[in-house]
Amino acid sequence: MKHLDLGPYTYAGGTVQLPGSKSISNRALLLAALASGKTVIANLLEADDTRVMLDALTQLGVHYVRQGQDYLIDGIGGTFPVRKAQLFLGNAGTAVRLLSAALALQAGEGSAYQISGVPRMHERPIGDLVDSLQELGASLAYAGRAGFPPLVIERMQHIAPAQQLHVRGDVSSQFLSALLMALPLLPVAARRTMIKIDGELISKPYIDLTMNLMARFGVPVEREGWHHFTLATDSSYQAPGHITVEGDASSASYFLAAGAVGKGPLRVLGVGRASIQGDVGFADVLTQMGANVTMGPDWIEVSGAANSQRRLKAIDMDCNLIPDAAMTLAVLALFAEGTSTLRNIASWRVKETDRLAAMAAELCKLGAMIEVGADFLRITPPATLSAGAVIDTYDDHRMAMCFSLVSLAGVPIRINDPNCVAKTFPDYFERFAAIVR
Ligand SMILES: O=C(O)C1=C[C@@H](OP(=O)(O)O)[C@@H](O)[C@H](O)C1
Ligand SMILES: C=C(OP(=O)(O)O)C(=O)O
Repeated sequence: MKHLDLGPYTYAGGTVQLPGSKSISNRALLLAALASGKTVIANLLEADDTRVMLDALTQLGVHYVRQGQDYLIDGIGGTFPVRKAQLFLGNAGTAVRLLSAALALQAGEGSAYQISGVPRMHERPIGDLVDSLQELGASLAYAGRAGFPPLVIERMQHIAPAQQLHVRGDVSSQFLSALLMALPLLPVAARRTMIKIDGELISKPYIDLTMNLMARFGVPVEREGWHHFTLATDSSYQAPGHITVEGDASSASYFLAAGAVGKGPLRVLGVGRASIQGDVGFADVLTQMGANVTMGPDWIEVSGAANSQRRLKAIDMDCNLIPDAAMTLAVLALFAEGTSTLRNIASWRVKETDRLAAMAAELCKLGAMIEVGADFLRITPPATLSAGAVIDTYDDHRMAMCFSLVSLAGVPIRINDPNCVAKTFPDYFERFAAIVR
């Protein structure tokens, strides 16, 4: 499909069962593959990002079977059976970062793995992770530009003498997640258990997510503030038996936002107060903006602000803890009274596209006044949104999903290349169509 025309709509409401969390799905898949024993994973996300992870694990010799809606993964207990593989990982940051570290810290000889992705993946940094792994003695080489995929990785033959292990945390938290998840693969005698973070750690809730999943697979990690992390000395991954993946909290943000601007009530099922994902924090921001939000352990319900025009309040906030859901806030700012500022989002520059530039360009098409800086975005909505804007999506699923919300301002909008939502939410637009009118 070349483009999709949406709206004009004035109402959104109903109930949405969320697809599984991308971040939990890819962590659970990798840990289940590395563990001793079998793991049943329920509600695994079925989308491009998880498909590339599953395909890569299959290429590496991991077996799984479908049991109805569940996946039964047969863990390999530490070392992948296949020694040579070319792994294409699309634009899945989690798959590229987590698998690179897991492959680099396997012991043995005669192996060669290549990791590559779509052209944009080859512009997304990985140098800080490679530096840390190389300091440990791992063998990784850049097949293209230094600091970026594609990578050529061999298994480790010598572990470098003990020294403080450290990693930078200010470009992507996925580097620390990858290192933490791979370290238990080192032989116990040479195990490094302490990691120090250089610089400010961004996207912190994703580290809590990593620690939560590792603990469930038998490897607890402790942290002192956000600068020192310590792994249990001699633990190894053990299959927990059964894991149910929560609904995706970032995917929830589009529907919750729709409830806030489209009257509601709109209820999402699959995430709530008990969620381990940072992006549930988006619901609190909706409250600050004047929407009515209620929450149960695994559901969230939103309806519009009580004032007659359902106008939201503008916000000025540090969005570092919710980098993905913050994109939804950028579009919601069009529905607010006054100027909103989203701060501390420099990581947007190195994601599926340069999201600061893309967001600024597309919001301008709607008549908004935009100021964009190295790490912030300031949005002043126009009195009336331009009707019939044609939105480019830059092969970024979140650009497509966020801008669908504009149709709820009572103006029609065209979304170019809507199929990019396949990265994390293949049937997003069918689900969106079912809640709006
Ligand atoms: O670890 C994860 O699952 C993720 C971490 C975040 O990335 P950064 O740490 O690069 O901000 C987030 O944006 C991404 O969608 C998923
Ligand atoms: C940044 C994202 O993805 P990833 O880094 O996992 O490719 C995202 O889903 O918004």
